[in-house]
Amino acid sequence: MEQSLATESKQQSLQITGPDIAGQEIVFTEGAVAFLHTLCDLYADEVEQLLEQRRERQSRIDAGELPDFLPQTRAIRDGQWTIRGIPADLQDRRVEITGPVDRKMIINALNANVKVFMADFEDSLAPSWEKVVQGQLNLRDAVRGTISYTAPDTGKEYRLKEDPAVLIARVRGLHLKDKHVLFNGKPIPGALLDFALYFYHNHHQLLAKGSGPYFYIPKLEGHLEARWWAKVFAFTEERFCLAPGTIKCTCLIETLPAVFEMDEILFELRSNIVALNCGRWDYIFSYIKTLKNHPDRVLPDRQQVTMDKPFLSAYSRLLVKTCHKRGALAMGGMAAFIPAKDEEANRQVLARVCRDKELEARNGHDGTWVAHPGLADTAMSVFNGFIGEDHVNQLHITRDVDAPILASELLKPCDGERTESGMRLNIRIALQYLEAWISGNGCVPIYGLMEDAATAEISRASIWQWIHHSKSLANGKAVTKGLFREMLVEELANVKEEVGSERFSHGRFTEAAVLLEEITTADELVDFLTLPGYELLTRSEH
Ligand SMILES: CC(=O)SCCNC(=O)CCNC(=O)[C@H](O)C(C)(C)COP(=O)(O)OP(=O)(O)OC[C@H]1O[C@@H](n2cnc3c(N)ncnc32)[C@H](O)[C@@H]1OP(=O)(O)O
Ligand SMILES: O=CC(=O)O
Ligand SMILES: [Mg+2]
Repeated sequence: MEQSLATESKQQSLQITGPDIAGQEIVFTEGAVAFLHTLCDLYADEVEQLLEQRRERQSRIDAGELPDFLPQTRAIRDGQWTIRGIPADLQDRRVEITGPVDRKMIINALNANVKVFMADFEDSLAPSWEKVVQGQLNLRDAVRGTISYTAPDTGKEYRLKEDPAVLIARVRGLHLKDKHVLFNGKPIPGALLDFALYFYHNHHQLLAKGSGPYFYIPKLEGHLEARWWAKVFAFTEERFCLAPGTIKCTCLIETLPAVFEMDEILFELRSNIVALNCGRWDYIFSYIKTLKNHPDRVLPDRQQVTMDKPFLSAYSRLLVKTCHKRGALAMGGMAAFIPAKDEEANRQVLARVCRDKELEARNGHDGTWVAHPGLADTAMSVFNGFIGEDHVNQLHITRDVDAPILASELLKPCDGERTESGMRLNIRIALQYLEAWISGNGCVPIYGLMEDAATAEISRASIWQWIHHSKSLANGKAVTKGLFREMLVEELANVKEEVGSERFSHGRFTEAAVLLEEITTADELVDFLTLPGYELLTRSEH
């Protein structure tokens, strides 16, 4: 239905065109719509320019240039300055749980043994209109402490505990538009929609209880994008008569270009930023995407690209050093493991999580992410051990005596094999993930791992790159479009076997296979799987 909450009033150019969702009038109040309208009016066009700058940089890298630290911002890197500060409830972030903005998930996450819950409109959410609107309603109730849920199958009741985790909302990346809200006839940036609604409805209550409007910003590619966010924040603070620096953000450093601009990103956002985070899965995907035309930097099987590989170790250590020099926290990332049902298998999962978290804590990270409450205690005990009794974070680990980390280390090719089993696994993961995503589920367990948009990107982009550079597998087979198509047919049959004919016939596996075939054999690497995926996700909405 074409909804005119905005158009009936003075906001002629903002139209809400999504299907009716129960409770959406609570989210799209006149005030919220007016604020969103103003943000779009002031800032939406600039997003197009920023995306164009990404394309221009990518063309230069495709032509042979390599990413590097920027000569024109050397003074910022060399200068002595720090961020404005970190509020009390964000000082201790040793374990953060993440999850999509589903109602039960939010309650479980806020009740988990963690310091922070990152409520996700991004990698783990397939942004159907229903999920986006319902997600805002859920967070609104969570902030007010009134959120509850009754499981329809078991009747189990869910409510918030006394002292829940601190809430941070992750908005969508700048590349994602939301077609359900049009500004001057064009879909608006999903990032502005998520930011405007969460801020508008919750800042007052959050501040009243000693917290604040806190955001995670994903997939930045450089400091000019950070500058754009700084303008959005400054405008918002002024409009709502809040002191500068009231809004706090954590930026994910999860693209290869951004790792060369960490000081600059902190500097642009110095009033509002409190931390950077190693979004390792998108970072690996971005390494593939950014260097897609460089035959000497093709990655091996996904399972071999672990945080101890030199290029990833350099990324983590440089992030810690950069953040701590500026007084910002340095968050680690996600080990994609999830608990196993079998006791022995679960012991191994916890041991692997423990090793991964030890590596991060040893590098000096101030905290880390877990995907599941069953991993929280393990991560907590690792970070407790490193942080100790006298501190709440590791800001005192300066890494001052480290040798400088050079561009060549951040770009270092990664050793390892490309195998047939690795390629087939990539296909099965991508198929199942795409099927889930276009059906409205952005985060799923597959073969004992959490898969979301970032991890699935690695699977599908790897195959594209292997084809693009005519790489051979360890068994000597050349990776061609023909080989991929043969494997796709076989692996689709294997997936059918695994999930059962009933689930297969009721699912959207054939559409997922068609999409995977298209994006893997295209001459140009599709920027994000969620872009063509969004068309399929939203096709059946009306
Ligand atoms: C690359 C990145 O961007 S990482 C960040 C984005 N990714 C994420 O946030 C991943 C979040 N994790 C998840 O979505 C889930 O853990 C999944 C999909 C991987 C697995 O979920 P499930 O199959 O439901 O797990 P499982 O059945 O073991 O869940 C057991 C309980 O834990 C809860 N649970 C699982 N994960 C979470 C979570 N992240 N937050 C809160 N509760 C959770 C479930 O709701 C369930 O609750 P219940 O016992 O009350 O019913
Ligand atoms: O968002 C996190 C990532 O690893 O990607
Ligand atoms: Mg990510």
